[in-house]
Amino acid sequence: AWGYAANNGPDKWCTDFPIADGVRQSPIDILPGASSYDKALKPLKLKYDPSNCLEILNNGHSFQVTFADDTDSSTLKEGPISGIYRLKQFHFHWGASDDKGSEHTVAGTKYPAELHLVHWNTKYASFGEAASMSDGLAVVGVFLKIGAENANLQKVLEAFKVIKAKGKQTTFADFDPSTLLPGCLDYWTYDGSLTTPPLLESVTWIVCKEPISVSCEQMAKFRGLLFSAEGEAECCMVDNYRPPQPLKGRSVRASFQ
Ligand SMILES: NS(=O)(=O)c1ccc(B(O)O)cc1
Ligand SMILES: [Zn+2]
Repeated sequence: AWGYAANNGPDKWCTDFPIADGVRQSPIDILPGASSYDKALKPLKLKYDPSNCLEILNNGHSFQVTFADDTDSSTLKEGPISGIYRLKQFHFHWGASDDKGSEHTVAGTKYPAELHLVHWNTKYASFGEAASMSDGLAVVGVFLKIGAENANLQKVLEAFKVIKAKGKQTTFADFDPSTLLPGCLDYWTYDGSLTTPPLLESVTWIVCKEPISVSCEQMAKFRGLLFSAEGEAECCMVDNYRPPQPLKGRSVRASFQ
């Protein structure tokens, strides 16, 4: 199965998922100087209901907080998208050290981690159906940079002790993901893909310019999670990021000047 090790990592994914070499793959290196300001881009309209929060799980390649998506109570609207997209889950990618970990990079700069808030277009019947459509998904990416402890991450970090190993999950209630958004919601946007297999080219990427903070002690807790299941040789969950992919002629738009 795919992973992030030398034998099953990003350079090997094309064997089982040939779209890995496709025309709209993610992540990318964002070049602010080459992105074009588009005054038609609207501010992001994010509305999340903490009561939709269901559980937190270690799926063996990240940890993820999943949401009830049977109503329009946690949604993304406006921004670069049309219609209503429902929040399905959020998760992170991070490095073994503070000098790497994000998937998107900004003029070559890597951040220690990146948050992804995954939404699906309600013009389709489900996440699964939407994930196969070119306008099916919208993922909001937020960079994490080393600084002050982020109190809004504490509840997530506290759950790590019960989801340390692959396959572990636990109930997780009343969490408001908007507490993880930066104050300024300026963003870059481009047409891309899932950054892990199946690498489907169905994502409108919305990458926030402003990072949120995370302390180095908090990053150490991310790195205490395991790729491995209970009873297997322990393998720290680190460097679960795909490197930037070729732009292949795509343009990146900015919502700000
Ligand atoms: N890393 S990502 O946000 O592009 C992403 C989101 C969802 C899935 B998935 O549901 O398989 C895979 C990757
Ligand atoms: Zn992701």
